[in-house]
Amino acid sequence: FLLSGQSGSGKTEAMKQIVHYLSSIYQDRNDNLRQPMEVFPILESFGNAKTILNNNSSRFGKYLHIHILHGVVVGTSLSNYLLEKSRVVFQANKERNYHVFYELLEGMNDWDKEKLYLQGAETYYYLNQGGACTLKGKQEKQDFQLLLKCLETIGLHANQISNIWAILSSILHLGNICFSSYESESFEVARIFSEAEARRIGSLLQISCETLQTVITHKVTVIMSVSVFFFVTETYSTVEMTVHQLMARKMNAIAKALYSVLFEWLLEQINDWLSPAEMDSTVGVVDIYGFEDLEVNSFEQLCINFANEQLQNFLNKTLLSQEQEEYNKEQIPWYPVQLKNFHSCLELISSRPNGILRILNDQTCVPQATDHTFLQKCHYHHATNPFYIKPKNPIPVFTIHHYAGPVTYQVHNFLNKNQDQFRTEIVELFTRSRIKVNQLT
Ligand SMILES: Nc1ncnc2c1ncn2[C@@H]1O[C@H](COP(=O)(O)OP(=O)(O)OP(=O)(O)O)[C@@H](O)[C@H]1O
Repeated sequence: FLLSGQSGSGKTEAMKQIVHYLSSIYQDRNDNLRQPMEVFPILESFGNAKTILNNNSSRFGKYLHIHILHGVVVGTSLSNYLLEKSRVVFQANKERNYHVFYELLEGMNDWDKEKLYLQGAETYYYLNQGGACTLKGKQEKQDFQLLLKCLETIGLHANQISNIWAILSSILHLGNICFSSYESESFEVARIFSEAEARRIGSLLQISCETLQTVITHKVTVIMSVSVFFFVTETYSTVEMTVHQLMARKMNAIAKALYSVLFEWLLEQINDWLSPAEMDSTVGVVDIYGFEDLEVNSFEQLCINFANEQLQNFLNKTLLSQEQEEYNKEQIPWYPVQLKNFHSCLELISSRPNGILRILNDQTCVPQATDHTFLQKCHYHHATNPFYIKPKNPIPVFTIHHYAGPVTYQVHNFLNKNQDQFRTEIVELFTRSRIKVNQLT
């Protein structure tokens, strides 16, 4: 099954119905069948968020495998694609971060919250950028209790669950770290202003607070196999970046990496619990986040719409082109359906060497490149492409004619979002943590 459609059109709800139907008709024959419905609340808490188009929008792609043995459903497993990591650190107006943060803050008792140094959602930069901390009709407390129950159902121990909350809490504290700067040898040098936050993160993640501060405020260069720490100064910044912006970028990179590693780990636990030992065939259900055309479209929307374009192309090929070929071969009377050439739009976005995403990757590696130079290159290579529109005025946007209609993308922050850098010194810092983020033991 391939579920396709605009964001909010009902794909995830349809997927649940398909899974519910297939699992329930075999329930009588297999008492031990572990139901995927029991893990959906975990996926929704950690992978769904309020967007402009949908209060419960999936921000990752799911490929659910329903496994069958001798004609009977014996279990399921999940593959995950494209978690929208940027949402952990940035939300557009009227949008929210992942549900789990708000559920945790509303649902956890005061005593446990105090141990995690937690306060109300409005106090966290990573939660209130969209100005929509409360979501009408959402029962955060009940949803938190349900989430807890589901985490226990898949076999997580109390200390593993506590570590999950510690990681989520440390992400929130990371977003609230403030910086100051001072001048040293005519360079502007960064320093962490809110040391209390850094100490809390150190204690929650069981890492040294001093090392954390050094890693954030320094750049490491390896010289003759030795790591040398330099202060982050403006000389290291790419064009248009201040020391403060560079610091924020480092914090964001850590927060995004922590969340995505946690998400991957949770999926592994879910799969360990759901997957059967034996199977002979599989039914696949693909549910990715739907096509988006928002007031402001950015890098995330380009990735989402590209994925949808690929799926639509696959659908057209298998459902229409191949069927038509077969009808022709068998000489069955048939009124040919004219298909739009989706392939050219895909080429515009991803072909080598000058597809838009290829240009973006190249530019991301060039130290002096900016969003502006990226846009100029796109205009240069594609201005005459019928699927691409260069704006008449010199504004930082380009438009793509997708299968579902034209979408205009603002290039602000494209390079930054694409970079998603995770430096080795940060990896090393977390390998020294007593909480193994990828094992949560
Ligand atoms: N069959 C249905 N019955 C009742 N409500 C539905 C049904 N399908 C969709 N809805 C309503 O529409 C909302 C959006 O549906 P859903 O989350 O499935 O959309 P989606 O296509 O998966 O969106 P996205 O691409 O943003 O993840 C649901 O939260 C629900 O309120």
